[in-house]
Amino acid sequence: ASTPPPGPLEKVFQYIDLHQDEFVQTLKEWVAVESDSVQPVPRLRRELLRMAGLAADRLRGLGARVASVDAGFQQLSDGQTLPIPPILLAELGSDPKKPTVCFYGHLDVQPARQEDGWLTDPYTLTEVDGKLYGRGTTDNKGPVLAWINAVSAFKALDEDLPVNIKFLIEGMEESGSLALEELVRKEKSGFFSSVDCIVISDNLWISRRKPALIYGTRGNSYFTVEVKCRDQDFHSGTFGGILNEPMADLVALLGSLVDASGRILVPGIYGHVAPVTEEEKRVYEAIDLDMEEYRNSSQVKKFLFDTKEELLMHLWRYPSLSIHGIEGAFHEPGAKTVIPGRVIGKFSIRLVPHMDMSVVETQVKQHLEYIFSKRNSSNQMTVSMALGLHPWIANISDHQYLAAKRAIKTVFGTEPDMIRDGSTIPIAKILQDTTQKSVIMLPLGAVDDGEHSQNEKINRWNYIEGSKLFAAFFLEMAKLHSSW
Ligand SMILES: NCCCC(=O)N[C@@H](Cc1c[nH]cn1)C(=O)O
Ligand SMILES: [Zn+2]
Ligand SMILES: [Zn+2]
Repeated sequence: ASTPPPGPLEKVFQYIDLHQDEFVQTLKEWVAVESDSVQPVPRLRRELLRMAGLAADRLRGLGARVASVDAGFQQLSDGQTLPIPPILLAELGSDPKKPTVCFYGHLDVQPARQEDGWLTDPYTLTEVDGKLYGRGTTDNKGPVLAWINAVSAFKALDEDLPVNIKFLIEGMEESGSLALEELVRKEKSGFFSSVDCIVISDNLWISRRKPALIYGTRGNSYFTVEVKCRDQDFHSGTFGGILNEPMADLVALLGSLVDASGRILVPGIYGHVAPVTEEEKRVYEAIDLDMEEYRNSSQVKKFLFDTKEELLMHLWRYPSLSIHGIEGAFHEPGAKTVIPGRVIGKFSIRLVPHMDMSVVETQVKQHLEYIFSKRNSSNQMTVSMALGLHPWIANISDHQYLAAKRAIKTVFGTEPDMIRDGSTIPIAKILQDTTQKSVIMLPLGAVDDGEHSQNEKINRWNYIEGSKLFAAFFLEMAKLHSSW
């Protein structure tokens, strides 16, 4: 890392270095809260509410005005209801001469149990060789705290904050950000009206050491295809051979979707995908990706593509189709001789810019109906699009990208990789479209952090240098603002 030029940033960086153990301690306290939003049980909901309270207290401690907005209840399919944790809207400063930067983050985590293969207790932050292991360390408690650390350094040093800061913090991201879209709509001309840009730090670099900026994410259209003969299973000795088996129909349907080279077989699906430009090719060539390291760390014998450019384009700027599972299938160990009476296949298509979700829906339905009709099956088939999430793309000439590049240069002494994320952060597109404010994704975590996986971690280095990065970003935003 390079040294900052003398001035407020130098002091802020020193403060962050000197207080890093306290910052790690706070992360430890936050990780200790089992704020799992995925398992819908009262005990975990109470933990989520406690987590929101801890974060609100911390923000108030910075001097922020915090509104803890009631988000109502989640209705479960069994008739039960559970509270949705409040959404925090916090504000620090309202100087009209300064830009206003809004940080979005989430406090909820994916489920984690030590017996799933964690080497340490997932809810006890454990440091090994500079790696801070624990559920939520990188997704997303660490980055939320890094932003808070940056603000707290300015505050502790009595340095003027170069920007007005807003926080939008939720607790249901891992469960589809319930109630958030509605709040964003409601606050368009309230909380968001003075915001200049929104920063999301909920993804990873593509390298262990080289920082990155993210300018696009794919969307997702998630399908279910049900094949039904009857509601009960059959004995295959009694019925095998005399009926169309739902599972055989479903396997044929799922098998018709994508070929062995990864190409989606739904007619017309690539019709709207933008062709690759020469400029875009250069962007991909410039990315620093060690293919061998990436392959080894992913524990995959061979990827479908041999060059870095092809691999990254198929992850980020082309659609992909994944088959996720089959509900109703006999999947337990053993040799039960059942014929499932009704099965539901689940697959999704990652969407890229210019693909039209309703066109994709029609193409998929028509394709599956055609394949099914050719089988002359007496079963019933029903296809539904369960989820439709739009892709997001940023305008990289927006101010905040320049500010972030300069901040990265100051902290890490390098230009960032300009990358996309093949997965989906639905709130990015919603925030951009609803508030009409620019969104930037400024990740802190390394490629091997293992979000959603066993042994999730954030490196101490990423957490601490990331806190500095946010501080430097504030300053660069302020500098640019004076020339807007
Ligand atoms: N790096 C950020 C990952 C966030 C994430 O995992 N998002 C989900 C959202 C989603 C898409 N379809 C259903 N949920 C993802 O799978 O991309
Ligand atoms: Zn996340
Ligand atoms: Zn996540």
